[in-house]
Amino acid sequence: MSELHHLRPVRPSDHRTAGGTGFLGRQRARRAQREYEASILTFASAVKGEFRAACEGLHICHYVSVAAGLTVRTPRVGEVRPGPPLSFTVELLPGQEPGDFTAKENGPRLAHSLGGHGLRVEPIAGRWVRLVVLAHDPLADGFGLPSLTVAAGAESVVLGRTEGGITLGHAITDPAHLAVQGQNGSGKSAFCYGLLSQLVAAPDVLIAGSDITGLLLGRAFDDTAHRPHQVVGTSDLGAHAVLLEDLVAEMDRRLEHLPPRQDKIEPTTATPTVLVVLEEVPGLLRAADGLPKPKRGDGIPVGDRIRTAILRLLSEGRKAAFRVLMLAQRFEATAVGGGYARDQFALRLSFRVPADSLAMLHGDDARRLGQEHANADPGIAYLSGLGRDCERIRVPYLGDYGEYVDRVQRSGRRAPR
Ligand SMILES: Nc1ncnc2c1ncn2[C@@H]1O[C@H](COP(=O)(O)OP(=O)(O)OP(=O)(O)O)[C@@H](O)[C@H]1O
Repeated sequence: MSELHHLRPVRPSDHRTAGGTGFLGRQRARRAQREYEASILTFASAVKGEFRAACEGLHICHYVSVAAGLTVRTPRVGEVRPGPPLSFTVELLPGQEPGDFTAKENGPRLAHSLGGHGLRVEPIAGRWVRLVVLAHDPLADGFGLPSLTVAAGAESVVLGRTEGGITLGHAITDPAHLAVQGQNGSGKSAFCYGLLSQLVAAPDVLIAGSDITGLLLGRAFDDTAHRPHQVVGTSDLGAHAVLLEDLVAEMDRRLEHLPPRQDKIEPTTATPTVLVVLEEVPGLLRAADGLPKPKRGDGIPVGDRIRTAILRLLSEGRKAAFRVLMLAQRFEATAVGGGYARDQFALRLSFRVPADSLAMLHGDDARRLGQEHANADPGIAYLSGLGRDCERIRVPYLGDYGEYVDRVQRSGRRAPR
């Protein structure tokens, strides 16, 4: 790695000895130019060597049996641009895809071999791609969320930005429930502030839900059309159960009255997409389970009522235009209403969590990403869903809590009088 760093060519104009006028000056400039061109060739050949060795190590190669034994074929490197950032074109081997260079841990490993932090793959044409070796973590810099609102649930809200610089969007009408986990201070609330602030004005979206912290929902939504459908705090846990049961009743009513020849509700202002936000579900369930149990025949315990309602919203809500956004520090099955409930989330986001929590929500393949992610900065998350492999993103940051309240108050849809 350091080898490549030392070989990186220096342009003559950057070179102090290249200046000067007159005959000797011109001679010096010519020699500097020749040395520069030679150093590019040396550097390019070193890059090719390192890349070939790294591809062999990572098995991004073909093993070909020839008379003399086994030989290794690695993707051919074309033009090398010293950069920064260092980039080079590569011809894919038969059967290879551009994504093979970044699949599993290949991206960072290839980049580390070439003295960088990350790798971006840009398809060029035919079998050729350009590999860009990023010198620093592309997600290290945060990005702000402008004061944006969508005019309808079918419009995409900004979820985050990938290492390749792609901004990912998601329409709340897409049939996916969202799971968000992360330790204290990892940025999950800030992410939800950004998400909800983008949805508050849409006439065909209703933000309902339960929040024992009273920060995400509740006061911030005072005087908006959403507030009557939200329950906050821990003083009346029964009210959380009642709200969720009311939402289930509305879901059942919608499913019962589905128009003929239609298998799902098309959201309108009269039947909006209901985003059921469930903040800190494990805490809600723990508190509800701590209540005195009703006597036999005297009703169902509050915790069980909440679990049943959540499970029904998760399993049957999609067709009735209900979407669940559930937040928890970790998505342990027992803490979020069971493994079946957890399986219902098509879109999953993990802010900083221990490796086992990452694997719990994103599957065992994500375990190898766990060690590094266990120390992730606030706002950096792994995302699975949207038809993409589990990938690292940075979510936008709207600012402090006061800014969230201001945006909801400014743009939040008002109830018709
Ligand atoms: N996307 C981001 N970009 C930059 N900084 C962020 C981002 N998200 C959060 N932060 C910083 O991290 C701090 C903690 O974030 P946040 O309150 O959202 O964490 P949390 O996971 O919800 O924690 P808790 O469970 O304690 O509520 C924020 O006050 C902010 O300073």
